[in-house]
Amino acid sequence: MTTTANGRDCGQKISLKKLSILLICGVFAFFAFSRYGWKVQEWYPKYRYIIFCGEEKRMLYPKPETLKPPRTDVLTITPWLAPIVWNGTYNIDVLNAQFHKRGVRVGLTIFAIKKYTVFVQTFVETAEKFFMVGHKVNYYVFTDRPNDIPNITLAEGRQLVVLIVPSYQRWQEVSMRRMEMIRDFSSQRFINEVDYLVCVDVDMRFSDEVGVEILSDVFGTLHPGFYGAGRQGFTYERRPESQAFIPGDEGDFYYAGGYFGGTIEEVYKLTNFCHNAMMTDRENKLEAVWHDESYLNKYFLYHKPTKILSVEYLWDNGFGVPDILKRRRFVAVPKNHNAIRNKRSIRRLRNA
Ligand SMILES: CC(=O)N[C@H]1[C@@H](OP(=O)(O)OP(=O)(O)OC[C@H]2O[C@@H](n3ccc(=O)[nH]c3=O)[C@H](O)[C@@H]2O)O[C@H](CO)[C@H](O)[C@@H]1O
Ligand SMILES: [Mn+2]
Repeated sequence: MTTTANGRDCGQKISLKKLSILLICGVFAFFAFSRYGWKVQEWYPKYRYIIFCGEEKRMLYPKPETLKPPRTDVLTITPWLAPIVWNGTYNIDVLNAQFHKRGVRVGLTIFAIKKYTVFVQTFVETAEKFFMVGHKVNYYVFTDRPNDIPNITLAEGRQLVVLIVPSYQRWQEVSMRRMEMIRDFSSQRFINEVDYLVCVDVDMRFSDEVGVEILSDVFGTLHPGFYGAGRQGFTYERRPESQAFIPGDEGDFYYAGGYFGGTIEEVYKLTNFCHNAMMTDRENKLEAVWHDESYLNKYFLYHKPTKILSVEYLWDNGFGVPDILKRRRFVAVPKNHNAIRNKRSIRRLRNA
């Protein structure tokens, strides 16, 4: 402490001044954070616990209006009361708060067998921008070519796990065997590492946000080619001998094979059913018309999904952009089917 010639205590005076500035700043910060804290949390999710000291504070958002449904142009709930997720039907801040509190961990499975490894880079890079940002994510990349999986820098709390698996000759079999492999890894590994699984095609890119609004016990996705079709238009398996058979007067929606998920337990049940049904058909020399997709549709008919993702979550620009489609979150990467799926046809293309 310093003392001047006239005996005044300068040190104390300065620290008092500092103290009052600090106090004013503190009061200001307190009001700012209690007013805008949730926004700050959204901008900088990793500082959330510092801002709130681990506790949740007030959250302000528009009141849901009983007499003003946010969407009237599309079905937003099924007859068994499962939500159908469309833009405008949910508040992501409210959902994020719930899922952050649970510290939810999400596994995203993709298969990159043979030439499909070319899709991994774009898939993961766009997922880093749009998929479950701010949450814990494990990418599970099933491949027969581990050396072809690129090294991609991931955000904090996210990791990429390469799982080496066998490849099959026919592309249909590669697609179908995903059920068996997801089933086996669910009970052996995923159950210990993540809370939910999201199982998608790899020949895709994220182009808008996909967050925790998709998560539920077991969810499926409307196929972009059939969301407006009638039962007769659905390409379900129609041969009664097949395990995937769906009669003409049954069926709710046509679900896409390339996007389903849920808790590990539910994904285990789904993939186990589909794989067993495929194996039974194989014994009878049958394979359903749209492979894994047909068995998935059969499963969802008798085990209704607890949530359904709208076509925003699985789109193909080949279908244009209808009015109901406010966001295209996950879109197909155009591919030359013959060239990428089949060795022989590549040779044929080259020779042509
Ligand atoms: C978006 C969507 O709903 N896609 C479904 C659709 O066909 P797609 O035409 O989208 O099938 P596809 O060629 O993308 O194959 C399905 C997936 O299997 C994997 N793969 C396939 C072949 C290969 O050589 N290597 C490889 O890794 C890859 O992850 C690919 O994304 O119908 C298929 C069954 O007919 C599956 O149900 C797909 O999920
Ligand atoms: Mn695909």
